[in-house]
Amino acid sequence: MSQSPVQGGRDRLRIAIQKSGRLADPARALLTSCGLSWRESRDRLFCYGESLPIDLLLVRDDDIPGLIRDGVCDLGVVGRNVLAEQDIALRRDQGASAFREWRSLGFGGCRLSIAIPETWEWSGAAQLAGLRIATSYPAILGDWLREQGVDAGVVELSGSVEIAPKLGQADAICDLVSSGATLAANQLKPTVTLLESEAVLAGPVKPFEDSRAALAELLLRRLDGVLRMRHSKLLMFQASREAVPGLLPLLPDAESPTVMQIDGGDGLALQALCHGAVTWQRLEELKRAGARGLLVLPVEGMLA
Ligand SMILES: Nc1ncnc2c1ncn2[C@@H]1O[C@H](COP(=O)(O)OP(=O)(O)OP(=O)(O)O)[C@@H](O)[C@H]1O
Ligand SMILES: O=P(O)(O)OC[C@H]1O[C@H](OP(=O)(O)OP(=O)(O)O)[C@H](O)[C@@H]1O
Ligand SMILES: [Mg+2]
Repeated sequence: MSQSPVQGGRDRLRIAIQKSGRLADPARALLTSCGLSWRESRDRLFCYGESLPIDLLLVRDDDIPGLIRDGVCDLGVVGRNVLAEQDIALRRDQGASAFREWRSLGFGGCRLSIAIPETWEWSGAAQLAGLRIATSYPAILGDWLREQGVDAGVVELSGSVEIAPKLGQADAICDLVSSGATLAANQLKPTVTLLESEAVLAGPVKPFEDSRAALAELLLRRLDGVLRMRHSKLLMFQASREAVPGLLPLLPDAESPTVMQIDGGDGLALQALCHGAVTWQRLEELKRAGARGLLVLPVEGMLA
């Protein structure tokens, strides 16, 4: 009997990503830049890997840690906030972790913070004693309150947490903050941060022992190349031999620049892979120091 693509097998790798929401597009774009492509199923919940045997499952982000724990998916792209919350809860219930962070991915940045009404003065964690705090992250908040030795009530809500103080459900909240606009719109202000979060690649605690190991290693190698090169630029320009000593100090973040003799000319061609921001100001400084014909090129990846 032939196996349905959705059932998969141990010779394919299955990655869970968010179906829609903040992490959906950047997760898919990142995997695409690792050379993955898919044939989408009609219901768009399962994407069959074409360029490599690496499939996608499109799900709610909260389901991703459980899918890894149950072995339904091998890897997942999820916020550290969701992974940490479910890990604490699982360790409490079962005494052991079933998933861990394999890589941080550099998007979906936000922080999990305590917020209080704008009119209050913040004097520290002890101020929360005896209050009710609304959150979708009861495990992280509970652990933090215990560490602080603060006895406060935790009101668990699955969303729209910022409105809870206005509705009289809670006195303070513990929720995700990025720009702070949602807090401000609800007359709240952030205080202490419990967790700095971003999207992560999550996987099982132990490495794979079957043919998925080689696939996962290939994916991680490509991912590391893409992540490392994400903000890097290849800078190319020409200069006279005398100008080079003045130019090199302007490239402190460059990996050993290549300096080449121009065929038939007396100038030099330089090529430098810069890991820091290549701003207009920096290009102008290089030009003043004698760089000519400056070219800035994006770098899509690098295999060390
Ligand atoms: N304001 C924000 N700025 C940046 N990243 C955020 C922000 N809010 C949330 N995130 C990150 O994006 C993740 C997904 O957020 P989103 O709002 O799409 O989740 P959701 O509503 O729970 O989606 P789903 O329907 O999949 O359950 C969060 O878990 C967090 O890691
Ligand atoms: O500090 P800010 O930039 O305002 O971002 C914070 C808000 O972003 C998230 O919600 P989102 O907008 O994703 O809506 P949701 O509550 O429906 O998930 C989070 O739950 C906060 O409410
Ligand atoms: Mg969710």
